[in-house]
Amino acid sequence: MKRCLSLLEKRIPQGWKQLQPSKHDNIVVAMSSGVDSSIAAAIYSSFPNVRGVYMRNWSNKQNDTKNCDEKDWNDAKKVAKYLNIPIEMVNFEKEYWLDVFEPMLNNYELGLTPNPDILCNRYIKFGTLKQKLDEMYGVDNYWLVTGHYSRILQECRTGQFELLRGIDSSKDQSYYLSQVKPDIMDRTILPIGNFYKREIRQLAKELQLPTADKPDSQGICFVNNSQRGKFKTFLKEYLPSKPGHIITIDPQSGHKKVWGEHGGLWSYTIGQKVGIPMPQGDPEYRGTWFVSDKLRDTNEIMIVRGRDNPKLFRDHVKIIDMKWLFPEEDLMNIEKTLQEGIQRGDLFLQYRSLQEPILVDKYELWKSDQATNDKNQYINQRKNQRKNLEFILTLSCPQRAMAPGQYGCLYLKNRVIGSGTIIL
Ligand SMILES: Nc1ncnc2c1ncn2[C@@H]1O[C@H](COP(=O)(O)OP(=O)(O)OP(=O)(O)O)[C@@H](O)[C@H]1O
Repeated sequence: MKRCLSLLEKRIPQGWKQLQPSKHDNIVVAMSSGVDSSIAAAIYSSFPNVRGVYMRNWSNKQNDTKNCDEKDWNDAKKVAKYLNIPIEMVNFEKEYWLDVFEPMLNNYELGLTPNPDILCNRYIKFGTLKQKLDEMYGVDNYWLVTGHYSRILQECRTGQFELLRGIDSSKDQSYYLSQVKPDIMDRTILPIGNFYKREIRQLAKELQLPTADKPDSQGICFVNNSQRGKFKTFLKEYLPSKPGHIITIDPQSGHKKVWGEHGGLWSYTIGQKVGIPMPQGDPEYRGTWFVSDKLRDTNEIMIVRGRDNPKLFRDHVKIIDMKWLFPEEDLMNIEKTLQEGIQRGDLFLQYRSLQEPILVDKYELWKSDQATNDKNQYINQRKNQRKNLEFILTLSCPQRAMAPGQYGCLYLKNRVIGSGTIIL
């Protein structure tokens, strides 16, 4: 694995540094049993004070005597044994339920589109786990290593740690990490972001790791493989049915027409094709219909005709509750960073993982919660505040089916600067 470390070293771009542990440092590898975190563990397995940690975030014993993650835990133990490193399980089911699962359910109920993977990284992997490790080893007395396809590197010029995309753009997970707290950055190592997935698979085969051929897990970590593609059925077990109307509103007359029923605002996603019969003989209604809006006040879902209906597209987006990956900075500095990014043409937005980044043309502070219309006065009010900055971004290209509740993540080129919640 020395080969891996030296290859990693060669791939660090000029002007950047990847800090590495000294020989006797404490190193904790978050091992999910997947091939990526197995290789991350293999890379550091020759260090004397390395150990694996497996998080049990979810169990499902209702119909079964075994936990649904039993196989993953056994695989993680097999890999640790093979690499000759200790491993332990930590149980974060309660924390996961409270910080990730319940907020997700609440948001779905409100008709929003939440992202539990982002919450899991913020509150569990780099929240509860970090707290536990702080208690075990002492703050800053250990390195946390994960198998994410992303990089945390130190910029030589500024000495700051930055979250960067992984080099394999088809696997990049930086979007999912965009809400982690900046204080994790200087002690976290993401070695896998310096490799391509095919290289990781190849390495796992060469090393004959027990999980070399294990298929990649996808998406939400608590929905197990047998439930993939049936997420709505899964949600139904936890969310009350709240039937409402599926409607059209005539843009000219404003006349509302009811076409069917939905089981709750959460049961459809913005942009999704609706499976209700529309009168195909009538030229006004012939064709395929898609969800364009969820009306929370009236519990109605609005539909429009055609996948490319202009009502499904937006060239601007409103973002609130930004979490920045900047060190302590005030609004002026944030504004300066955004402005310079726009001038250079390298400020991008993503509202989904693995999406083609969208060039941002313009930003505007959104002055919803203060009396003044004077921008300078507003800036003075907000000076030294980093929280709750709200703004509207104008995008270079209209986007289809952006949905409230999604996270909007801002990048300067390939560096994450923060993310917030889209409210449209
Ligand atoms: N249950 C878990 N226990 C410990 N670490 C985990 C767990 N789930 C995820 N992680 C850590 O977070 C990283 C990214 O999570 P993700 O869900 O993408 O991983 P995965 O696809 O399950 O497995 P892998 O990335 O190891 O192939 C993992 O590489 C691992 O370091």
